[in-house]
Amino acid sequence: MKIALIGYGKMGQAIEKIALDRGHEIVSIIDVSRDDSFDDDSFKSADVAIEFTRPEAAYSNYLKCFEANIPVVSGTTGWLDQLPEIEERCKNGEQTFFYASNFSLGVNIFFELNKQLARIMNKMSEYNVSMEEVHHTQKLDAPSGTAITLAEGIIENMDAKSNWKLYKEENSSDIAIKAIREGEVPGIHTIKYESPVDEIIIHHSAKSRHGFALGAVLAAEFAAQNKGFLSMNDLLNF
Ligand SMILES: NC(=O)c1ccc[n+]([C@@H]2O[C@H](COP(=O)([O-])OP(=O)(O)OC[C@H]3O[C@@H](n4cnc5c(N)ncnc54)[C@H](O)[C@@H]3O)[C@@H](O)[C@H]2O)c1
Ligand SMILES: O=C(O)C1=N[C@H](C(=O)O)CCC1
Repeated sequence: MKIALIGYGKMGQAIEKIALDRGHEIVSIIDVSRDDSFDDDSFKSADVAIEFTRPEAAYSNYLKCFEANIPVVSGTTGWLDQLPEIEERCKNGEQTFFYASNFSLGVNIFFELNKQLARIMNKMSEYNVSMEEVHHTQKLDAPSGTAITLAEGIIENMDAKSNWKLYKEENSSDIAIKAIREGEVPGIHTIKYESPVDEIIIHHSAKSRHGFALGAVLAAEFAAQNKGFLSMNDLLNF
């Protein structure tokens, strides 16, 4: 499969290694520091584009892929206000777009566990839920896209919760998300239910970026074969 990489930072480089190991060809690498462009025939020859850049760059990159009718795998977080417009462009299989806030298999298992735990905790009014995420200091967005997906999973399943907010003070009805930036941490997410007598904690910690990158390549293989607005649920059949 011919892959265009958009964004050649920490994730773009990790994805390149895995894609080559799986027998794919990288036909174009578009990054501010490189010469390849969306106008090149090499970009236009791609079967799929994988985009990991930064929040303010993502949406216009997706439109450029759509102009060339190239399916997109989107990993960038922090731009989701524009997701409905992208979804609209995918109606009737017109364009193909695969987004995940987190491509790792382990995190997607954790998403399901989080929803199941929220269903159980829905009737347990003595427990307060909160969340903490820890990432490396270069991360631009807070809370992480993964933390927002986790909060949405709780909100879908707990009647008492309808919003999340970045943690500032205790005693709010919103799900408080504490975002910590330190060192080179690839990504840690912790959900805590606390009552006056005990705590229930679920926790996912990435050991490296390998899981995110492998998931993105698997998503690219899927997006090259399937049309429309795709997600990890389509790929994993959860
Ligand atoms: N969905 C996931 O599983 C997942 C996993 C890890 C990171 N991410 C997200 O992916 C994004 C990138 O993460 P990273 O760690 O690789 O960041 P990074 O800073 O290491 O790399 C980003 C790269 O994008 C390039 N870039 C900036 N503007 C660009 C533009 N307009 N066009 C092309 N390239 C451009 C930068 O030069 C840089 O090389 C972030 O939003 C992060 O939150 C998502
Ligand atoms: O390193 C990052 O940046 C990450 N971003 C995603 C998020 O915002 O959830 C996934 C984890 C790593």
